[in-house]
Amino acid sequence: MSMFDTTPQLDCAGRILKLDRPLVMGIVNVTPDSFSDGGAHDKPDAAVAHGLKLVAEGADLLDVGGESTRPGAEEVPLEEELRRVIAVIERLAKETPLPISIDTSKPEVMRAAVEAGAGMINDVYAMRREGALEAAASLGVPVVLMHMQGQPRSMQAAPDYDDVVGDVHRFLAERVFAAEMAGIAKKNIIVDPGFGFGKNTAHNLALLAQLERFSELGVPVLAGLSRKRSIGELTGRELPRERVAGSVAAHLIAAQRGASVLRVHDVAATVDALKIWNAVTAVPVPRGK
Ligand SMILES: Nc1nc2ncc(COP(=O)(O)OP(=O)(O)O)nc2c(=O)[nH]1
Repeated sequence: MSMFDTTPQLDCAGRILKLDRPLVMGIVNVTPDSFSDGGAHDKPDAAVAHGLKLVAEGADLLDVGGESTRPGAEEVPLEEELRRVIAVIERLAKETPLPISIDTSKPEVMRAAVEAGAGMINDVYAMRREGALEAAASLGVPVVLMHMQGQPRSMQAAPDYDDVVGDVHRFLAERVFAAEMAGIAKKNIIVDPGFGFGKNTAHNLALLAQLERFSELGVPVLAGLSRKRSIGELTGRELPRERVAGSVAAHLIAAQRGASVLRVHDVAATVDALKIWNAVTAVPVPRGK
């Protein structure tokens, strides 16, 4: 980064992410039961191969997870989660220069993953588990703080808000404050409204429509709508793998409304869509036109 380059960036354990355009986070679920690709890459060789495929498709970073957080999911025991993800992170960290995020809420997994080569922590519980804030602060890597109402097991039973955007905004503001008080630098914090985590389609649409509100928190925003149930409801696509076009559309809207990171299964399609978006946004438009 030159002396005068003021572009914000994330230092992911030495692997730098420049926030000069929306970034594509490729999902590597090392799980037997993820909602859209469970079992497809749950063995280390398959997970590493999938991660490298997403790199080849143009991902800016990878998100490796060993515990499904789909509606109804049960918690995965610590030892099992470690068994699933650590070897995959070790191998991916050696085979790609891209930053690798660990999608976990357990502090022990955070520590082991960063030790193994991860350079970002993505926590769907926004560091609310015992020891998570302390672990993240000591590891010194960027963290994603995501909103969830309830627990994966029951969060979709009857999600309810007085004002979903205001409620999520307040929660994330509180978690950013808690993270800073724990010693996590604000430049290392990313927030995420948590599409589908205790939200119905109306809630998700309100959050997407007002996504710019979350940029008021002064940190990058991550959006993860990929192949989710709301995309299926709005498009009539029953099968998650058939929700690519809807997911790409939703993520383009998220980018348009300030998202800095898009968490996606379908990297190639998203990268292509963003190439169009980047090309158009680079065209100078005369003022007042
Ligand atoms: N920050 C963030 N992390 C997330 N992790 C998992 C999922 C769920 O999607 P997926 O990983 O595909 O499914 P599963 O949890 O079943 O593995 N969504 C998000 C999200 O929206 N934001």
